[in-house]
Amino acid sequence: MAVYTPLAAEDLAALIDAYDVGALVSAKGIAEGVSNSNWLVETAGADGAGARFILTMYERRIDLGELPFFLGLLDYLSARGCPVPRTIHDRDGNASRDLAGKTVALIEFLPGISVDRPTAAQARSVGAALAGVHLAARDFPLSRANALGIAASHAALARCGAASLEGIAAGLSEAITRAAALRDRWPETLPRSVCHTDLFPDNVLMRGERVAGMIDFYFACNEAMAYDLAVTHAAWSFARDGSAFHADVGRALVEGYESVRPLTAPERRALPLLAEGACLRFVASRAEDWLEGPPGALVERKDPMAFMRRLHFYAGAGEDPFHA
Ligand SMILES: Nc1ncnc2c1ncn2[C@@H]1O[C@H](COP(=O)(O)OP(=O)(O)OP(=O)(O)O)[C@@H](O)[C@H]1O
Ligand SMILES: N[C@@H](CCO)C(=O)O
Repeated sequence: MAVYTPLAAEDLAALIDAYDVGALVSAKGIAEGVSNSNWLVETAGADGAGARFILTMYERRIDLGELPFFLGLLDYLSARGCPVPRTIHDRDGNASRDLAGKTVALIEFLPGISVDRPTAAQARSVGAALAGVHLAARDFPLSRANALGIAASHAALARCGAASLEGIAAGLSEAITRAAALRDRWPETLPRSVCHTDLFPDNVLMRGERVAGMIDFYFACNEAMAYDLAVTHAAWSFARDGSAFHADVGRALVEGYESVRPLTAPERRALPLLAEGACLRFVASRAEDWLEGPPGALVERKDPMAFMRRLHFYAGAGEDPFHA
């Protein structure tokens, strides 16, 4: 359960009073997510008609100095028509506040569900929404470097060490040499924007085939847009364990993306390599998390091999997995 810090009802009510959203009606801890504590908060609403919000308490992983980038990005994208929740500012205009010694933000609630088995039609919508974010974010005034690029992934895997990686699963240490080789061939001149870089199905709220919300922008950074598409392709187009590629879903995702922002020829050529790099980013972070051990017994460890299987698929794909 991702509520790491218990909150007294009185403290929560006092917090909500600092915003123009009406009085607190209820608050429930949200089980999903592992990085932060999240509550679904219901208030009377500024107009008395009722309103819902997500209250996020930043617990770990996030450098608080980067919050203006993350929260500002939500507001920037939402103001430009992207399905992204906006940050609710308090009466003094602050996007975040302190509560129980931690930093919290109140975020617009967007109704929708995260799908487990995406359809091609849903993937097409996600591709289009991702391209919309890339176009809308191009002039976002703040910037943030990608802390999990190919060089960082290689360094993280090397830190884990071949023996420990083999201890997780046979064949996993191959990721170190793969990452070194990719790092040396990595394209550096592809068109960039602010990218989500973690747009897995659990970070998209769907209403039927429509994208109602894109959430969890805490890995967002300035990156090659085609890399973000490659991450999303790897996240959406396979069985969860990476054992099967769903060609219709993968191609629909790219088709949806290109319906809003056509790829350049260099981007198209780079996609297989970018997808291999995307897989290694998740192999690396999952392997590190695995070896560090979960902070609590209830947090499920994610299998790095699920992304090694995807990596092998991209490296050996005979047919173009991105285009029909
Ligand atoms: N703006 C929102 N509108 C509706 N539901 C939301 C919103 N933001 C978060 N949620 C819900 O809260 C859950 C947890 O949020 P999130 O995935 O951001 O948690 P986290 O711990 O910050 O991230 P991580 O997935 O990296 O562990 C989501 O799965 C979703 O159900
Ligand atoms: N979405 C990532 C977790 C965030 O790094 C994964 O599935 O490994």
